[in-house]
Amino acid sequence: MNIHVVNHPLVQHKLGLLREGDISTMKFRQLTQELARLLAYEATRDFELEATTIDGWCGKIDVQQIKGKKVTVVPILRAGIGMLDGVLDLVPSAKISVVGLARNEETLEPVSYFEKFVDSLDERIAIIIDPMLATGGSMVATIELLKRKGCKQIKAVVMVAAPEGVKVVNDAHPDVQLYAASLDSHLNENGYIIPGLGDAGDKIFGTKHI
Ligand SMILES: O=P(O)(O)OC[C@H]1O[C@H](OP(=O)(O)OP(=O)(O)O)[C@H](O)[C@@H]1O
Ligand SMILES: O=c1cc[nH]c(=O)[nH]1
Ligand SMILES: [Mg+2]
Repeated sequence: MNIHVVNHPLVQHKLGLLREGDISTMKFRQLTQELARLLAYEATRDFELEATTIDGWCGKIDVQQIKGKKVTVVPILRAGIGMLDGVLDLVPSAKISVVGLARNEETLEPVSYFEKFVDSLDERIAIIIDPMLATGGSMVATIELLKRKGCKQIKAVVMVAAPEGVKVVNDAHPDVQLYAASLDSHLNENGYIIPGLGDAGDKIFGTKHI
């Protein structure tokens, strides 16, 4: 299975705290941002650098800078918004593209309700963020939207992934690199990740899951 599971002790510790059944909205939100920051650090590790010359305090000096156009971060609404500030802490100049998808609770198919992309996607690396990769439907739909707009370099950062969803994404888009804090056991009959986190969107936004 093509997924990079980040086994850093801080990631695994924070993920354990996030799995507490009676966690508060505040704590879930805070840990989501902290995890997003650490996962983004890993996901950007292979970014290409290029040399440039700047005016330093003692004259001209050679420094390194990230090559190419600015990254676009792509939160999948709603829950992806919970990870956004954490990622922007590391790539503060990133442009933001937004995709609104809600899973139909019966069919588990993603239903699209919003999209707004930045320009020049063919020249940018896209980092899709969403706490949960369950059946993979939402992730595949987002990747397809980005590819249709010309995007060629796509990474996806999730907190928890199910093997079923990873397979769906890998099979459809083997070029997309996946990063997660955990590859969990399986999906239950309602399409929820086990052990997972429950409904991440509801936990981040403080809405009740009915
Ligand atoms: O892999 P999938 O089976 O597509 O499921 C994962 C999707 O489900 C959740 O969002 P949801 O649709 O519940 O919307 P929300 O973010 O508004 O809560 C989650 O944040 C993902 O976007
Ligand atoms: O386990 C899951 C699956 C989909 N969406 C969630 O928020 N959690
Ligand atoms: Mg969603």
